[in-house]
Amino acid sequence: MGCSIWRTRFNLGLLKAQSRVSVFFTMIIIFTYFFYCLTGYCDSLPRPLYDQQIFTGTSIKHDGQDASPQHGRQPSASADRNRTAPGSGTRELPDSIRLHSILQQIGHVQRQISDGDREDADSTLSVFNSFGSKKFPQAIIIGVKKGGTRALLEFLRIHPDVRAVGAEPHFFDRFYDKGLEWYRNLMPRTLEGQITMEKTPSYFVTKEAPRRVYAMNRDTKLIVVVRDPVTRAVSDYTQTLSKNPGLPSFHSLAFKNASTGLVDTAWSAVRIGIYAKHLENWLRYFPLSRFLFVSGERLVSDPAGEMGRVQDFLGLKRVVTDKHFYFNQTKGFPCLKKPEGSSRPRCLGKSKGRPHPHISPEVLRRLRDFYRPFNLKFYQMTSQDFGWD
Ligand SMILES: Nc1ncnc2c1ncn2[C@@H]1O[C@H](COP(=O)(O)OS(=O)(=O)O)[C@@H](OP(=O)(O)O)[C@H]1O
Repeated sequence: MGCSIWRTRFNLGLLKAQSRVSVFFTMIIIFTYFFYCLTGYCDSLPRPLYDQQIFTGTSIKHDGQDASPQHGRQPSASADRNRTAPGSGTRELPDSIRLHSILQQIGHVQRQISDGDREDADSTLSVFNSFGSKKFPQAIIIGVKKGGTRALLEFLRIHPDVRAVGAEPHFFDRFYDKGLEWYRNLMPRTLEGQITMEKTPSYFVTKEAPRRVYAMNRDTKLIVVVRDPVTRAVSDYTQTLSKNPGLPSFHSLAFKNASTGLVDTAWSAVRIGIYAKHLENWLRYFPLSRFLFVSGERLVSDPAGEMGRVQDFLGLKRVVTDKHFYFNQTKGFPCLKKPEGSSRPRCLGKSKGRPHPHISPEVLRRLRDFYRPFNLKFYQMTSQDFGWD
């Protein structure tokens, strides 16, 4: 009897000692792990896109509003490593900064999700999503500036089989020297059967863009959203004016000489609207069947109809239909009932669909006369009448 009491006490004592030892060892393992993390040996998280951009000296903003790299700066060898192997170059960052940055990213994403800011959150979240792979875009919205390209991309993003990069990459015009892997790394991950897309409206008027896109993939589908070149020019001018209120008047920029009424084609707001000329450049590399021309006007008056054509062209099931849109009277534009990643209705931002300054009817008439032959040529080339005349 006495013996068994002593044996029980001895066993209990042994158990307590064992649990203390295991707690002690667990603590040692945890501290060792943290110590190794802080000294940089447990790099398993991929580097956020945000950091990659900082460390390659690139900042990308939406709608091409000055997506400027450090001009003239050659990409460094370490930047090259970042490009080709996401997550493999993380050791170049001091760990405290990386940890801080990851925590910032998580906080940022949480804020974006709670604000319903899907566009930014989407590109950041893709960093944490390790499913699928990053592919070159199979379809690109190449133009035109102020045509309605943002609206089209946002409407397409509702489709479950479309994954698009929110910011304008400007790869084929500004950042081509960064290399194709840099470009591919900007893309969101896609699963089998999903299409990768991007939009950069300046590609349409960039001389080198057709050759470069062709070199990436000759089967790339090209979407051009076109809008009456006169209203497009006014829209373009409105955007520049909003950034630079001291800008000269529209008519002084549009004409070389006010009395002769000679249109100044050197002004980009005018030049972009000569669609036939820019299209000729693209047709040297791509057959017409590779293009879809979307009417910027119909994208506003009948978004579902235009989206039907776009989905057919992309070989997608017609998922985006009229039940996704409602007309917002205050904004004066169609808006989305349920944008992807949000349960709230959403219109495009303030810089889309803003009021234009008054331009005299005489100035508009002269511009309309100027564009007429180019428009007719464009209708012939595309076999589509956009009804601008
Ligand atoms: N649904 C909807 N909501 C708001 N705006 C819409 C929409 N659909 C087309 N648009 C027209 O898009 C014009 C801006 O074109 P982009 O997005 O191509 O501009 S940009 O080149 O990316 O800056 C923008 O031009 P402005 O009206 O001059 O602001 C709009 O007319």
